[in-house]
Amino acid sequence: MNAIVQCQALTKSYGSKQVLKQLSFELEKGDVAALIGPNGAGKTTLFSILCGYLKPDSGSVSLLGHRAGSDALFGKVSALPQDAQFDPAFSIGEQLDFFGRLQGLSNKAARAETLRVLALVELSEQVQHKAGALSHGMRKRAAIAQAFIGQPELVLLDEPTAGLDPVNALHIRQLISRLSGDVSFMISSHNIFELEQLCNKVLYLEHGQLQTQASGETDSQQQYLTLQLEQDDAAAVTQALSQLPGLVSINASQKKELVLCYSVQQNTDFDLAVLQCLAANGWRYRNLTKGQTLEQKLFKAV
Ligand SMILES: Nc1ncnc2c1ncn2[C@@H]1O[C@H](COP(=O)(O)OP(=O)(O)OP(=O)(O)O)[C@@H](O)[C@H]1O
Repeated sequence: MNAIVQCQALTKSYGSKQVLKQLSFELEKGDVAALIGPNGAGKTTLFSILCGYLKPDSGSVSLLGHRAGSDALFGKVSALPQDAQFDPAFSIGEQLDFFGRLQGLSNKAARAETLRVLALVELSEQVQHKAGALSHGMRKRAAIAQAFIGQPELVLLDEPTAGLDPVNALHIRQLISRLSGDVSFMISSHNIFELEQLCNKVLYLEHGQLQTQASGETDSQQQYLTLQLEQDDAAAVTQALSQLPGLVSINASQKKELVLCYSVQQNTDFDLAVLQCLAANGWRYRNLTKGQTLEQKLFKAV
């Protein structure tokens, strides 16, 4: 086991309000983990604890084998806070140089590092610009660049693409995906589509508790099919498909969409049997795909 983050029975309250309740989870080296949950669920609080900005009331948290906030993590763990800001008085380049020097780099090495990370987020030409001269999206990308200074082993990104247009959001996703072999990530976002594409692990936080720790891996004996129907005949289709050998469960995830779970052991040709059943009854379908979406996993309880 190569744990990069270990949280054990973490609790945190603000006054009488308990925000994190006995949170336990682990992330392994190479994980790209999604932290997801409704507004006020406690995501930023958890990020702040992992970064060492806040102390938990009880429980333990270790990153790369060290206590959160410990000096040993300096340069190894970096974070993009939700409300990252730049000083309007200095250029982006000067501020990134400063972060490089804080990590012990010489002036020259810090400048080289600034240019490297700005190139990663396609902001090389803005090195001399002050924050006020950058668009919101550019400022966000510059803040993401800051999180990549040095050689962090774990990067915590709170809402990395919030406020970015689709093209810039795509660039950031591609960047994370490109770096994810060497760097582990924990990403908080409300964009489920984005997380589904990027992440191999999901931490779903609700009312300060971890509801599920879903991962890309599923029970290898059980598979999912998502069936989108042409017409609203889900009730009749459900009844007919319920008779198929190997079916474990069938749920309507939307009006014309069914998610079927089946046992591969019991019926290796289950998808074929579904198609035959639809054809025999004259039911038309728009799409039949293997697997289920993250949204279905988290919110439709199939
Ligand atoms: N400094 C604070 N003092 C008092 N209460 C706080 C403080 N920070 C956060 N809270 C409360 O703790 C709860 C969790 O807040 P947190 O910001 O961690 O949630 P979140 O999941 O990040 O929300 P969002 O998705 O809206 O960013 C909320 O009810 C919030 O009002």
